[in-house]
Amino acid sequence: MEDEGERSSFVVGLIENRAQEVGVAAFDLRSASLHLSQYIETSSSYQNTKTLLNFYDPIVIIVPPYKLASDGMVGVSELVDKFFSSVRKAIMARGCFDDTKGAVLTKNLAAKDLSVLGLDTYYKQYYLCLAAAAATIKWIEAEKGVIVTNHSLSVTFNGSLNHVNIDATSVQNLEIIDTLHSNLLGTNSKKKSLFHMLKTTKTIGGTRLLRANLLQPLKDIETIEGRLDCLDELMSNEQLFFGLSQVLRKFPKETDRVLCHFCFKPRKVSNEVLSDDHSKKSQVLVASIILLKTALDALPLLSKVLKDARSFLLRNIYRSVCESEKYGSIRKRIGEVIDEDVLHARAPFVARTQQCFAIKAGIDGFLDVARRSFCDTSEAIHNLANKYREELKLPNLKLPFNNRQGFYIRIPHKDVQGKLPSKFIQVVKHGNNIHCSTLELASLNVRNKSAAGECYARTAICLEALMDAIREDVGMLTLLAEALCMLDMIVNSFAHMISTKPVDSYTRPKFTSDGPLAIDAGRHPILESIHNDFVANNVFLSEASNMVIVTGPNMSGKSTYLQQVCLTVILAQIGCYVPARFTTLRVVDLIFTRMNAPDSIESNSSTFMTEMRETAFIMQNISSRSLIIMDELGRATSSSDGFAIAWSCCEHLLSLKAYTIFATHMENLVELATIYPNVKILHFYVDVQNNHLDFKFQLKDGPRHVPHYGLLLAEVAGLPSSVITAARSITARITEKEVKRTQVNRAQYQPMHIIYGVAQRLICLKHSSQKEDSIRLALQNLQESFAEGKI
Ligand SMILES: Nc1ncnc2c1ncn2[C@@H]1O[C@H](COP(=O)(O)OP(=O)(O)OP(=O)(O)O)[C@@H](O)[C@H]1O
Repeated sequence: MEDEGERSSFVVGLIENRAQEVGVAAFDLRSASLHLSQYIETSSSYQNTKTLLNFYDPIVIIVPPYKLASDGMVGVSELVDKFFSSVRKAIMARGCFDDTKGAVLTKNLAAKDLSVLGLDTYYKQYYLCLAAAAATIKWIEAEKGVIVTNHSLSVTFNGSLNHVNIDATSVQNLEIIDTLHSNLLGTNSKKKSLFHMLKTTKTIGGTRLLRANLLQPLKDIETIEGRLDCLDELMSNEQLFFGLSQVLRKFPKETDRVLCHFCFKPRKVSNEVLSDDHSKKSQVLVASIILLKTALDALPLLSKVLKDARSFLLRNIYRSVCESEKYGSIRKRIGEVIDEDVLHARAPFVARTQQCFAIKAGIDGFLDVARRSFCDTSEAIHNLANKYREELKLPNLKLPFNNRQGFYIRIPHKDVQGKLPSKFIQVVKHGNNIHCSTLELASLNVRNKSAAGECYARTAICLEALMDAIREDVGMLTLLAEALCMLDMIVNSFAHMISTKPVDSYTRPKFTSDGPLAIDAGRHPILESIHNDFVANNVFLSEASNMVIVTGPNMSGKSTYLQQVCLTVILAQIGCYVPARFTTLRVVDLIFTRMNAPDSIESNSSTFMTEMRETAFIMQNISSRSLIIMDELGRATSSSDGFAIAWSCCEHLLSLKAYTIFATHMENLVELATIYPNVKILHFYVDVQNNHLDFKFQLKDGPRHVPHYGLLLAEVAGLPSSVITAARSITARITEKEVKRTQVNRAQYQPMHIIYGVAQRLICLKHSSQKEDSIRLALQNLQESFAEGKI
């Protein structure tokens, strides 16, 4: 279960135009960041928008009142009603979606210069997401009664496509965030999702950054290499790694949350006695200042650890955060108002006391009076507890505190044996204890709470000037929060995970701009820890061989292999080491999967239609740098139609530069390799002896026919022998006809394969860095091989 802090805090504004272009503005209330995206929705089912909404998991979705989509299309508003009915939908007038206002607002509110995003140059082009931003910010300011502080927001723009797109179905298929079986009742699988495997982050912001990275890995090689260099340094410098792990613990878990209290300035600030609601707000504010003070106090330690770091990422954090004098001056200002001994505390009453005594004594007379009253009532409550212990002979009576009830009494059940004195009220049984109160205690609780409320209110007034001064440097707080989240992810998640694995079992991937996707001895990052004897396998895809067809009986390891390749690419592109001996890859920009996820009743669609819809979505959105994973396409309809669809889909994919791995039970599909030289056939080796299948999980070259493995497995599953015998005779007759029907004239395609082979060798030579003489020799060899028909 997700803990409180991990719950989404996104408010998302959506708008589209008649050309089905969609603008999205996602405002994270917690980290005060604004994420803008604009794209053309290629599928009528709004797959991209669905994926984005799943990614943000918003608490509120803001849409205009009527749809503008062309007839027959599901407008974004309808999409929200249909698929996100549990999310609060806020309808705002069209006038609120004002792109000019949006452009000015984002420019003013952004902590960094927006020119790097290209947003100000192209703002006419990206008018939809800016319009959505205007509506979203307006809604937040009105709903929360705040004004967003200038230069406080971290703004990102996804229209520049800096991230890999993984559609919502693929996120599910690849078990990135949740396992496929996590929702099935009665399943007791040890398998974790990739997110859960890596979720050893210590801060809430770090966990959220990790989740965002897994859902949208990076495409920018420089940033990825930056993270990998940092990991290299951590893995080779134990002192730095442990030093950083230790120092990160000193920062409060919720450091990123502090930000939002400086980014949002309350609209109404009054010197009058504050209402209960205001008192709650000021309580949060005081807590934020204490959190910030604790974080700033930990900065010198971070500075000490990072001083000699060499990698660009760590040096950059050292230079921009640790060496900045701004944090020192913020800390000094805090020190002028806040008591030095005040610390961030988790225990509710300790936190309440720390907050009441946060401001230095003597600054505000009213505050000092309110504090005295708070101390008096707190003392009276403890004296009352002592009185009960002695008078009623209840030595084990305890006085716990929670924010809702205040103080209450806890007595072990065995101490009272059912004879609880009548003065105890609100009696509730809790395990072996009894929780209760008394009229005296309740009255003291009210007085204590009211004294604390007065303390908060006076404290908030004292803090106003300090808050405003800090707001001037709010961009620095954004920077600090970002740096801490990044360090948390890289140190506590990536480096920690790698350090728990056997030495050298995870290696640094290499990136090329146009090279192959090659994985040597790759393993499944999650299954390898469940199976001690997990078998490693290779992957090789290049422009010359951009499709791999994997065959093999059921249970031979096909689906695992497909998932393993994608998870390895994702790990590499978030800047983490990968479970393989060696990996080189060209950056992937889209990952698509078509796998057989457990049928969902909610989807209200047949297995075949789901399969076709998913395939159509892939075909419409594919790019030349996509990675496509297809598992058993065409199995859910008649065998002839299924085969025809699978064959033609493969032909379509072969005409593109994208890399595809296709797993199938249709043995005739291997004939594609006869016609297309860029298809490679592989199979999972299975030893068949005495009608028994021995799975080796080893991937081997070429096709391999395992006769009637379906029947063998059906027999193992317990189908009656008479049924199996009948099935055997039927399958023998069908196979004979099938072979004749799909046989391809191999001789016809032989010359094309030879020419293709020559062309590929020439391309390899062009890219090679060999000397002139060796190239000449290689050309001579090529000529000879060609003359002998060996290529
Ligand atoms: N490389 C491997 N090493 C060890 N065990 C493996 C390996 N690959 C798969 N397995 C085990 O084999 C089981 C079956 O694998 P998988 O589901 O990938 O087979 P499949 O060929 O896709 O089957 P089907 O065609 O019936 O869907 C997995 O649950 C896993 O436990």
